Amino acid sequence: MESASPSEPRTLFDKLWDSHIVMPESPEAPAMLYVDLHLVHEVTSPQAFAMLDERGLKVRAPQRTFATLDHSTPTTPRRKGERPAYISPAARAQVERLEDNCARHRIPLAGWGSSDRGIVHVMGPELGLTQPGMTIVCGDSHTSTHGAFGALAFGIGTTEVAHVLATQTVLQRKPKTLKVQVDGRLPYGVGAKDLILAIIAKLGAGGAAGHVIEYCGPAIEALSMEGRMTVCNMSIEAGARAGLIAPDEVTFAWLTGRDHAPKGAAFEAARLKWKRLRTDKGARFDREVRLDASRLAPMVTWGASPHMAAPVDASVPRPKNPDDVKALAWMGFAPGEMLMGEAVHTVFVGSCTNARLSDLREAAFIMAGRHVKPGVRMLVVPGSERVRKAAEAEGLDAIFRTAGAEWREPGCSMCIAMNGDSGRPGELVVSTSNRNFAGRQGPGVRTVLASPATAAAAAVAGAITDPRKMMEMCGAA
Ligand SMILES: CC(C)[C@H](C(=O)O)[C@@H](O)C(=O)O
Ligand code: SF4
Repeated sequence: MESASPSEPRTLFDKLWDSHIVMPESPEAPAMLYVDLHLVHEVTSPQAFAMLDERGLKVRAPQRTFATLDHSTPTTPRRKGERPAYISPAARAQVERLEDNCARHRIPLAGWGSSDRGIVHVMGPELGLTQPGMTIVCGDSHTSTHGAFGALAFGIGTTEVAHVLATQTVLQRKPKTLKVQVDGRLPYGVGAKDLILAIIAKLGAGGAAGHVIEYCGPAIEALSMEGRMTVCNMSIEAGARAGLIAPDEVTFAWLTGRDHAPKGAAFEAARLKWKRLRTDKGARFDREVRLDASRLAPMVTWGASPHMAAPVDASVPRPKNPDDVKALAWMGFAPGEMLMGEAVHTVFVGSCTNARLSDLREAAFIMAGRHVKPGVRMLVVPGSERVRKAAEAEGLDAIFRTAGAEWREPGCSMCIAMNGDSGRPGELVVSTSNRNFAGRQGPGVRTVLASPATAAAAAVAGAITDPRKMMEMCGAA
């Protein structure tokens, strides 16, 4: 497909796409795009490095590659010098392979002991590696997170990881564009996680397949960078290739002073360039969807896919198709019964969707002066070492511990339960992560996705509950 000529109005996506084409798309072959930043973690990289080694190839641009350890790393607190207690020899091997591959290929690694280590999609933005206008790839579906900065960021498979390592380019068919316009303002007690769950519920699980979403409108502009990342993070759960938000003053302020962001005059020059990264007036999207933020409530999921979501004060909906029927049977929920009041066994606050400082503050706001209901387990897992330090500096860890929650070391943890952190069979887990697939958080574990506030409220009540009630009791306006 031909790109619009530079004089025609273009979408933000078009601008990012056009400026990275090494070889245009043809009927025979996808386009070849230059990759500005390649993020790497231990799960999807070992085979890719092995492919390189088999052919005797070098990493093309180690300085544009950055690795971290997150999925298979234990989160149990350790004493200084104590070795990490991996869940399995396979988990240990993944980590050690990445350590070895990074050393051999001179790739920077935020490894054990590094104050930069964190979940790949928390760490990248936090270090200023993620910048507007970039193309960013990672062997991980939630790479869409980085689109919050106006970067074209998407997940790739292991073979593509090898291709990027060897060539610093990626082959892609041009996706279509979908504009999600969010008008109005989010009401008090309703946040970015509720907004994206509502958007996904509207679009459906595959509703954005083959598209790059651009989120626009006053409700999006009013979000913090953390909120924007939460929204873009879950674009993939509607099937989208990527999510985008045009960079603005909120973005530039967030980037100022970050380790890898440009500094001084270079920052000002970059900012002038970044300001042009907006969809032009009159540019056409392939599709458009609108939502009114002011009508939204805190959201929870009732099924086994993120699009199976409803307002927390709603009842379980009637199934519309066989997937819904199956999901309700899995969850043990009956149509018409209230979601509020469902007994909760474990609460997980963490993941690349909701484990940034603002998320932990949101949960701590509810927990302060309250207690986790006896019999309920609550795990709070910061998204990165930096988040952990910042949270501890302002006493959030103490709030969680005093309330009876476990305060852990950073990592993906119970989001995917690859490191040993998991629920027990049959449990209902309220989780701030992004996927409620059957058994993802452990065999037989049922997951309800929610915001940090809703998760914290569930820990206190021992049941699904409306967090707004606990916010009022705090005397918050
Ligand atoms: C392990 C990894 C490949 C996977 C992904 O691609 O997203 C994981 O991060 C997830 O969230 O399911
Ligand atoms: S926190 Fe969860 S969603 Fe994010 S990268 Fe890790 S496993 Fe994937």
